[in-house]
Amino acid sequence: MSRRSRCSTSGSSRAARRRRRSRPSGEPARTSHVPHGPGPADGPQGTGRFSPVNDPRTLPSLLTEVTVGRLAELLDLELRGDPGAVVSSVVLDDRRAVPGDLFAALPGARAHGARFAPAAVGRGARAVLTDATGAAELVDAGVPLLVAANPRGVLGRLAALVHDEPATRMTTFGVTGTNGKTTTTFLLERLLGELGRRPGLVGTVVARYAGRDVPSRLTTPEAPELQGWIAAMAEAGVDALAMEVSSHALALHRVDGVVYDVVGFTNLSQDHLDFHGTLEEYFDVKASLFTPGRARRGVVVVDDDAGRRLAKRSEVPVTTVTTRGTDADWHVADHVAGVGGSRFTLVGPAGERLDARVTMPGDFNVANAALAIVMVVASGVSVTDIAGALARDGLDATVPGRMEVLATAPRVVVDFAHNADALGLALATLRPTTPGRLVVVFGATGERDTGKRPVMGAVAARGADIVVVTDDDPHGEDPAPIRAAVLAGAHEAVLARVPDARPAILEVAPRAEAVRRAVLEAAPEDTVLVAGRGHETVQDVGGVDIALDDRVEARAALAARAD
Ligand SMILES: CC(=O)N[C@H]1[C@@H](OP(=O)(O)OP(=O)(O)OC[C@H]2O[C@@H](n3ccc(=O)[nH]c3=O)[C@H](O)[C@@H]2O)O[C@H](CO)[C@@H](O)[C@@H]1O[C@H](C)C(=O)N[C@@H](C)C(=O)N[C@H](CCC(=O)O)C(=O)O
Ligand SMILES: Nc1ncnc2c1ncn2[C@@H]1O[C@H](COP(=O)(O)OP(=O)(O)OP(=O)(O)O)[C@@H](O)[C@H]1O
Repeated sequence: MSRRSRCSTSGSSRAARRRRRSRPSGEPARTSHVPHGPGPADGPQGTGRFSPVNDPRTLPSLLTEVTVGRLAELLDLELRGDPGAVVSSVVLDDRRAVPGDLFAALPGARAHGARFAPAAVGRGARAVLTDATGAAELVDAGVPLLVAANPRGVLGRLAALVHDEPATRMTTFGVTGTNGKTTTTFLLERLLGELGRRPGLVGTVVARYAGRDVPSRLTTPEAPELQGWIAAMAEAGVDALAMEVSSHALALHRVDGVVYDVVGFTNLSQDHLDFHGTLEEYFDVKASLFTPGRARRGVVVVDDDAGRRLAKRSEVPVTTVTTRGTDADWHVADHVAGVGGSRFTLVGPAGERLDARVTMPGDFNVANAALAIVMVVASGVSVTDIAGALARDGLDATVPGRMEVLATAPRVVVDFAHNADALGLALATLRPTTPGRLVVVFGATGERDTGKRPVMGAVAARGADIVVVTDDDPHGEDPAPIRAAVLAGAHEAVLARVPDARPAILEVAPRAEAVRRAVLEAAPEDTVLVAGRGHETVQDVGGVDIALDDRVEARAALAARAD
């Protein structure tokens, strides 16, 4: 069956337009079609765990094929072997390889992927992309080799070519920043849906489109998985993609195969310095999204210094937004905050006024909502249409584990704040509506940015009445020293404060016990904020996945209170 006959709107002018856009000059040659494709390699690429929902073979066939000779020509790669070998999908992990794949054997932090190439070939991979080191190991691989000095650097473009550049068939929105990416993409998805578009979503919590909903492993998937998702979305008629673009993704070339129609920036604060080294390098990586190779235009929240700097240095046209004052193209006016969210008016450069309501509490969610709205404006949708969508509750979205209120007396809130900035803002949001004590339960992640641990402790001590320090994902680290670093920051902050404003600081582990005690011991007028893990359902302790969902633990404790 041909690609044409499988298009949902086969024969329509819209489908024809999509096909035309998807075939730029220099596109890969197609040969005959077979009913195989990666589908979105959704789920845990790299873990080897399959289930009916994430096995690529259960998802729509993508029906694209290309010869390795054509890929070598388009990407200027050295080819060793038969140029006529045909591939129809790309895979990074041998355990997920299926017949027709091109296996990308990348040098990694822990291993060289070439080690796994024979297994991938055994599973049906028809070609391998690798570097010179990998090629030296794979002289007898039995399949053609595409050799690049930096195979990761060509993987995004290669995966896009294999899938027929699916991102060109929809309007693409990419959101970056330290905090607020997930929330902003959920709001974009909601608003686009209300505008009559068929949106797809890719991010930390979930990848979903057209009724499919698959939990994510990474914020931004690796390029083969991402392109598989986008191709499956295009096939299903998705016409607008809202996705998160992490700094890891930019540094590791995961999104190289996409030029976004509109990119958005939320904010920047300390996180991921284990990977980026310094805040400046972290900023530089985020800023690289605002260049012509990656985006056509940008929208930047200029509430923080990083946003103001980015707006100046962006290499693509930028629209600015602020929730603080009026010094931006769009600003937030008449902001009224309540327990159930906020109402506000967005005022545009020509005096346009958009009345909006966001149901998630917190001033930061007004910033996220404003960013989402202006990104849609920047994509070319008329202000009148957006006003209509907003009037129909266009931003009535909830995000799992983001300021999720589980109970009201005591109020128990689960939030994903896992860096100092987000933790401070979450506490500040809850304080004015807490008649009793504000209790926070949180920890810091192992094997990640160690510098943020004492800072998080200090922020908690300044913002809460009771600080319960526990574990997050220790990964391979001993959790006790992680807690000690957080506690040290908390105690240091207390020492710097007036004595009568001293919070109680406790250390409770494991995490389930910390959540249980905090909820059981809270008075009805107290608020318990369980921060850091949001929607997550497994905790990585020494490489072992332990079932742990803050919402489940908190609900169990609430039920125990009721008994
Ligand atoms: C730091 C980082 O991002 N590392 C990524 C990197 O891993 P690596 O270099 O260590 O790979 P490796 O384990 O040495 O393996 C080398 C190669 O062999 C392959 N392999 C490996 C084992 C095997 O059995 N078979 C096999 O084929 C691997 O797929 C890989 O291509 O390449 C792997 C795939 O090639 C990624 O899965 C991996 O992401 C890991 C899982 C990760 O946790 N990344 C996090 C930090 C991340 O990307 N986070 C961001 C930001 C989130 C946020 O903002 O909070 C995100 O976008 O999610
Ligand atoms: N605009 C914002 N500014 C500051 N903090 C925010 C903002 N939006 C959300 N937060 C806080 O950050 C937490 C994470 O929000 P969200 O998941 O939307 O961000 P993210 O950028 O996707 O995070 P991650 O990259 O870790 O997945 C929320 O639970 C909330 O506490």
